[in-house]
Amino acid sequence: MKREVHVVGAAIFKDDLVLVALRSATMPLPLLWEFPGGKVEASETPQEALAREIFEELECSVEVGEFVARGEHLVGEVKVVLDVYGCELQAGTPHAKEHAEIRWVSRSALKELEFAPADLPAVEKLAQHA
Ligand SMILES: Nc1nc2c([nH]c(=O)n2[C@H]2C[C@H](O)[C@@H](COP(=O)(O)OP(=O)(O)OP(=O)(O)O)O2)c(=O)[nH]1
Repeated sequence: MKREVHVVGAAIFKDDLVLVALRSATMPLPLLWEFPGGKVEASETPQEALAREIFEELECSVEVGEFVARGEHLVGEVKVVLDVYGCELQAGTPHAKEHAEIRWVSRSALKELEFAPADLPAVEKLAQHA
């Protein structure tokens, strides 16, 4: 059976903008845009994992809010199941520690970026409310 990993991503909102991140050239799925986040560890809720990953990757704190959408994609032999949640910044300013770039974009501009395939349901959902 294929291995499955549960990944969480953050759509961080500021006014009418959403924060998106470009995966670096050395990460799997290089140079594709994504919602920053990472894998849920066995002892964590999705919300705990997301707050931890955002602190590790962007050096800021977020409050995790509503579920946005689920997307799935096979990355090599691993099935990635990605759940995206809306988030609000609580403290600090996001800085790209691991990503090639981070960018605040309007919801309507999301579709102009090339996202990782598992992110597309969340992109569609967010763009509908542009
Ligand atoms: N974080 C994140 N990962 C995504 C997204 N879309 C997508 O297909 N992925 C894939 C890429 C990876 O195969 C997997 C999670 O990767 P990751 O490298 O961000 O997770 P992590 O920080 O927990 O990884 P690790 O360094 O502990 O191995 O999910 C997304 O929007 N955000």
